[in-house]
Amino acid sequence: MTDYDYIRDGNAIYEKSFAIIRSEADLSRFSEAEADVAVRMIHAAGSVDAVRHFDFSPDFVTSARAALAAGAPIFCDAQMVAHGVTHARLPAGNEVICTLRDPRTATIAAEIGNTRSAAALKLWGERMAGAVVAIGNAPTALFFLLEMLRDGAPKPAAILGMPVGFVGAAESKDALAENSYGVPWAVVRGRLGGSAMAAAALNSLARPGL
Ligand SMILES: C/C1=C2N=C(/C=C3N=C(/C(C)=C4\N[C@@](C)([C@@H]5N=C1[C@](C)(CCC(=O)O)[C@H]5CC(=O)O)[C@@](C)(CC(=O)O)[C@@H]4CCC(=O)O)[C@@](C)(CC(=O)O)[C@@H]\3CCC(=O)O)C(C)(C)[C@@H]/2CCC(=O)O
Repeated sequence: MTDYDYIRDGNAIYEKSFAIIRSEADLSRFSEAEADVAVRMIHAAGSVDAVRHFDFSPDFVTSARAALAAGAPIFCDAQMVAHGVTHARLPAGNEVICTLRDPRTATIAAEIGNTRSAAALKLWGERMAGAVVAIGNAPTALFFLLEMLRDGAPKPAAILGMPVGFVGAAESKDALAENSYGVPWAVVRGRLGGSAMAAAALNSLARPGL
């Protein structure tokens, strides 16, 4: 029987992976803290080229990390984002919330004439104040979040705008970067993004390094 030659130690795989990313990716326009988040997002994407699409507002990492350290909840648009969060990394046992499958969401979607992903945000209420919000899948959720903020909804501490796809993804992220209603933000510009990248960013914000 053939024994394949591959690394079997999880930490060694991560260390090698992160070293490859740091040697290949141009991280020069980022602060050290932003580069740490970017490395983990590149890791999730499997593409060093993805880094060209990352943008952070200057206060994003500081604000998100402070909120998480203070115990802020994390609101996610998709279960895939929520399930990608490594709970052991969370600094204060932070709650990770996704209301997409709440029984009320479909009714709200019909009432407001929007997707379930957008409607789910209506259930976040006052708890959105000071929270960390991660949109990793649905462009409609990010557009709707901006509409809620425009209409006076409580402001989160940070918004991860990373929906993926061909319809509305690039536009929703450009809209966030153009006017975030005063909330610190991170985006993956263009069509790239996705639940895995959003979860990876959350995991890095929760605890820097490996
Ligand atoms: C139009 C939608 C898009 N979905 C994309 C990519 C993926 N979605 C997956 C899954 C399993 C889910 N997507 C939903 C969020 C569902 N997707 C939509 C909607 C129809 C509308 C959202 C929008 O345009 O903003 C949305 C349904 C809704 O009413 O909100 C999901 C809820 C569908 C469902 O299961 O009912 C579900 C989310 C499950 C969860 O909670 O995690 C994929 C895995 C694709 C698949 O199933 O084949 C994939 C995951 C991508 C990722 O990394 O997250 C797009 C490409 C984002 C697309 C929107 C843009 C476009 O260009 O079409």
